[in-house]
Amino acid sequence: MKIAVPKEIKNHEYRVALTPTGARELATRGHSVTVQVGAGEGAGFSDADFEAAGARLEANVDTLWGEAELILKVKEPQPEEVARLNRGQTLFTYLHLAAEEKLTRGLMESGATCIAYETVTDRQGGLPLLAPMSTVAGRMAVQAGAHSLEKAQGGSGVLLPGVPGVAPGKVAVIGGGVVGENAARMALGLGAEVTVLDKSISRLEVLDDRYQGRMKTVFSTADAIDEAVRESDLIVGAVLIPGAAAPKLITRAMLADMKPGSVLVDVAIDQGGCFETSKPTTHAEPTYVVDGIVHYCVANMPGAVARTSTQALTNATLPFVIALADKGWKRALADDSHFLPGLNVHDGQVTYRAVAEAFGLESVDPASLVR
Ligand SMILES: NC(=O)C1=CN([C@@H]2O[C@H](COP(=O)(O)OP(=O)(O)OC[C@H]3O[C@@H](n4cnc5c(N)ncnc54)[C@H](O)[C@@H]3O)[C@@H](O)[C@H]2O)C=CC1
Ligand SMILES: CC(=O)C(=O)O
Ligand SMILES: [Mg+2]
Repeated sequence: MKIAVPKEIKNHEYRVALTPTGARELATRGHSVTVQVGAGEGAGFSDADFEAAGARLEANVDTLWGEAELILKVKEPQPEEVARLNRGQTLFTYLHLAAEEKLTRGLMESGATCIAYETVTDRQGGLPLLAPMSTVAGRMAVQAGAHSLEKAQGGSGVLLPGVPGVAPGKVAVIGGGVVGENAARMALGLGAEVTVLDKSISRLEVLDDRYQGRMKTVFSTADAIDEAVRESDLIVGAVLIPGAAAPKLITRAMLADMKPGSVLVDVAIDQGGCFETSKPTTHAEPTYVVDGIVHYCVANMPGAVARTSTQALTNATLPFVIALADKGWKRALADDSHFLPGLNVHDGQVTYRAVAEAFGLESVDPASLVR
């Protein structure tokens, strides 16, 4: 199969969808891998590394996209990339469509087959292609939050670990999944006082057992969120309802109950965000202040640590990429009931129910397309 790996064009996105190691695995199976010149640079992979792995380099973006049967990306296609997509091509990348109606309609119009990393599932009920980036983003959330608490960023001037004689800061993490656990773990490591809220008791049990009471676990209710809002120096938003827009758990009115200069880090921003006042920001300008509360809402956090993230992403996606390349999208999805929910859009139709519901569109059962 003809596989193309474009250079990412989102603001400060330095990841690339495939490492040279991944390119070699595909090339040795007889696939043609074409990588855009310079695509790996931001992640520390040179053009020569890709060539040595058996990939071909292409400088012309029109040629790269035009000749591809399978396009591998990291971030959701930007408008100029949507315009390049055509019927008969398969796109495999993060899509986060429930937060992006224009993108959804653009992909429908392209006629292409669009498979999202973030809705592929596994036998344990997890999201194996979201998890590696959630691990990165969760770990970064506390770094970003601690920095945002500094006065120069508009923060309250609280040092999360405290110092001898001064109490540590309080961190609340809403959603105790992959992002949430990793954020909580980093906050614990810094010496902060940590509370995790989740709606899933079994998830809270896992955290309670794993951290032996070193973080508080609280069932997520409106009362519990009110308390977190009043008490916390830093709140990390880490909820997910797979494929759907994130629920708004903290309203603008609630900001008045927060301590001035406290920080909201909304990691769930790629699904629309879980705070009413969240709007996507970029690494170039990651924060803004609303009613005295600092907001950090970067939708591609792992892009900033592209070396680590690119390797972790390829490790997770490679088996699925190999299946797509070896079998074509239809048989690859038909053969794997956990890969099938990755299909979000095909030939003008939305095939993921939560995305269709978000925009009042009809959804088509993906199983009916691969029989
Ligand atoms: N901004 C960025 O750069 C990145 C963002 N993300 C996003 O972070 C979000 C979280 O991802 P994961 O941790 O992998 O998901 P996950 O599925 O592992 O965890 C989500 C957790 O939220 C909980 N939850 C759902 N509704 C809740 C509520 N009302 N209150 C409390 N908890 C609730 C679920 O029970 C689950 O434990 C997703 O939107 C994901 O796309 C992930 C990676 C990078
Ligand atoms: C998951 C996601 O949106 C990211 O890694 O950028
Ligand atoms: Mg996005």
